[in-house]
Amino acid sequence: MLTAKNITFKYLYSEVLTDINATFESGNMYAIIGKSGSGKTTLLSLLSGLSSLQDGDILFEGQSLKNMNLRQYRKKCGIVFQSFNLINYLTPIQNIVLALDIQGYRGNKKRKAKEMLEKVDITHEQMTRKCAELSGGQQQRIAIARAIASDDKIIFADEPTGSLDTETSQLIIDLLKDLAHQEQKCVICVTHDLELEKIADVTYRISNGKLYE
Ligand SMILES: Nc1ncnc2c1ncn2[C@@H]1O[C@H](COP(=O)(O)OP(=O)(O)OP(=O)(O)O)[C@@H](O)[C@H]1O
Repeated sequence: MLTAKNITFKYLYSEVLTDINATFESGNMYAIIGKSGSGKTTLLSLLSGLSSLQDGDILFEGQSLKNMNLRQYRKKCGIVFQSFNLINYLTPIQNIVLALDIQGYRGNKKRKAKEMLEKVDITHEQMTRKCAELSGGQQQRIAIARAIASDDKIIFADEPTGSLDTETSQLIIDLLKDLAHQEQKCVICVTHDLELEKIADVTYRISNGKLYE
């Protein structure tokens, strides 16, 4: 589904990724691991079309992202950001309805939002509070619910279990695994979580700018 070809990426003073090659298939869950600052988020930003490529290419279903409308591409991607990127003064339901609206979802958006929030164990009372009044872990689960609400082919998640306790982490890991194995999505997670790494079908490690499977 997604192929990274010879990707090299530099910030102003340093090269973070060097000649990276990787493939990502539907129906699989991927873990990208590596030390803090090794370039995991940078790679995820490139793969999800949030950062522009410098050297190398990324192919989505065989087509180069360089020749694609990145807005259209991003509509096919569900993204869970490290910092959640929720709109704090809106409720969880409103956040998801807004995302579905932008995606052009045609069904009952509110019902879909509630269904997704139930999947990540957000209570009905929490669904109607402002996101700013919810805990970090609850916000993380809402961000995951928002990413999986749209029928995206690829789910990118940056530390999806980063703010969660062991039990809730397991719930999210199982959810992401089911998206890959039962719904045939391509799930790509940046993680430090050993449990997630264990369950992933493929693990890529970034070290000194290089990617190893
Ligand atoms: N906008 C930027 N400008 C310059 N350097 C940056 C920028 N963003 C990230 N970097 C640097 O690039 C390197 C890789 O950052 P990146 O966020 O990809 O790492 P990471 O592996 O995701 O780290 P962490 O596990 O701590 O989140 C780091 O050394 C970081 O300081």
